[in-house]
Amino acid sequence: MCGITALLMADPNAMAVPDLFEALGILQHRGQDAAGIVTCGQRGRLYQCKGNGMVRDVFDGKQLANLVGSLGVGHVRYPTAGSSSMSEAQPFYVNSPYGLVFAHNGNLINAADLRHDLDARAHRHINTESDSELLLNVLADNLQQTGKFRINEEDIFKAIKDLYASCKGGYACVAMIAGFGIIGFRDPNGIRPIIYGRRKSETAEGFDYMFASESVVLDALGFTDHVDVGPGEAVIITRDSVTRRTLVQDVTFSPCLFEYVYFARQDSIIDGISVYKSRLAMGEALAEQVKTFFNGNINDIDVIIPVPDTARAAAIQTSQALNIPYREGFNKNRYVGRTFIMPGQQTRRKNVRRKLNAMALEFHDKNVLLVDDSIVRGTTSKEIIQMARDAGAKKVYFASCAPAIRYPNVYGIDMPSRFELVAYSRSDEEIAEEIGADGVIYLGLPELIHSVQKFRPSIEVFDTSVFDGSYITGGVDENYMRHLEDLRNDSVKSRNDVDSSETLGLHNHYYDFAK
Ligand SMILES: O=P(O)(O)OC[C@H]1O[C@H](OP(=O)(O)OP(=O)(O)O)[C@H](O)[C@@H]1O
Ligand SMILES: NC(=O)CC[C@H](N)C(=O)O
Ligand SMILES: [Mg+2]
Repeated sequence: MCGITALLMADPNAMAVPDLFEALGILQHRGQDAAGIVTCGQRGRLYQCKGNGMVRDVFDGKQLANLVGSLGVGHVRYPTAGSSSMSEAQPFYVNSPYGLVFAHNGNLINAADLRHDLDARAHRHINTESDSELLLNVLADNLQQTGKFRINEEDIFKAIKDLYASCKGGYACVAMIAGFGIIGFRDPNGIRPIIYGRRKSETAEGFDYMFASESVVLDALGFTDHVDVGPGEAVIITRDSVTRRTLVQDVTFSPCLFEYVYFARQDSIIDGISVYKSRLAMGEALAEQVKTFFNGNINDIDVIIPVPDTARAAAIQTSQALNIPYREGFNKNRYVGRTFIMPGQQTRRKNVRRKLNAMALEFHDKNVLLVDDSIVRGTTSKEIIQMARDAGAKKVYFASCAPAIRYPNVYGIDMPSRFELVAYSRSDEEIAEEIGADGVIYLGLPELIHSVQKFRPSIEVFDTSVFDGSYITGGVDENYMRHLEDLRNDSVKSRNDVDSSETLGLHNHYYDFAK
């Protein structure tokens, strides 16, 4: 689940990079593996800095100062295709046509076909295993078809419409055309989020415009008048105009439910729904599920303890609804990032221990109900249940604000293999046994959907594929799942990640100063 952003400032002499850098820091929770910024300066010259690591590690003051220009694109990466290699850090660039820069959140399900077509028909060279590089080249090829010396908005809309017809999967994208402007677009089902806003320029007439994965970025940087890019919609922003167009009709809007459960920051509003409010609602609904589990006899629970960080809002609400005390039993080391989006099971497991520490004071001799937003591989739950027991808990129940996850994600969350999911082919009782809990309680899917949808009933469908195996784009059958499992299971990924050789691309400021 990567983070994307793009900025165009009204003043051609302004520097876009401070805000882009800030934006990436705010989007860090969406990707910790790599970060990058490309800016566009005078005469359409592009400047790049990207590399592996957290935002604070990839850029320093000198590198930022070199990224000149009043428009640019930024990305934080959590890989779901290819490897974690530096060569797949984004944004990507192709020089032809027009000088295109591109950043993508999501994942394609027909990458193999696109790769073949780009090679055999379009004769475009693809240099990595990244699906984002494919998307960029499809866009480039479509723009090339115009055969024009200079393009206009109509040409770009046509190119993106054609891209919609050929690219299947989840994708929210930002692009920049050198010397022209910035573009944001969202897949026809609107699975991945993207929003934009404007801010009065401090140094020129008119407005600065910014796209971002989440509204919290726009809030923090003073952009107002937020507009979610719609499903199948493209928005083109130049110094002269903002042009929007919905390019695909009659498809089902189906935003990802897991954004609300885990991915997005709680202070974001996605597609008009406050993530925070939806998490409170999940916690309240979970309380009902807990009552059912205990047949109304909840006296067995002494205390409710959240699994930091994401589950906190929900757990507070569960505690209030059940009238059982809420306590912070796990202390979190704020310098360790999100463990779920770290690569490799060993790393994830080790980091749960590094990150969370159980305080005996809250566990000793108590029956505890731990509340988390989700149980995916069971890495977190297994470790912390053991920690709770080591800290003296008598009984440990584990409740999840999301239903059991039994199917892979193919739209931009790195859970490609069913066999890595703790709930795969296990009953609730077997899951409890596997993670070492005295009982496991899941929120039901209808209740989860309701907790989000009630804030915007006009959204009729959500992408719930990880819970029910229903894939809105089609094209995800048993064969595809097997193919994905072979391609991206944990052991294959750890072999691929050994290679982190340099990318062939723009002059990269990362190397100038990092070596
Ligand atoms: O079952 P698992 O495979 O462990 O995945 C689920 C856990 O991972 C996430 O936490 P993470 O530590 O990544 O982030 P957070 O601090 O935002 O909760 C999520 O909030 C769950 O706690
Ligand atoms: N999580 C994402 O959005 C990943 C984007 C893209 N598929 C990549 O692997 O770089
Ligand atoms: Mg968590």
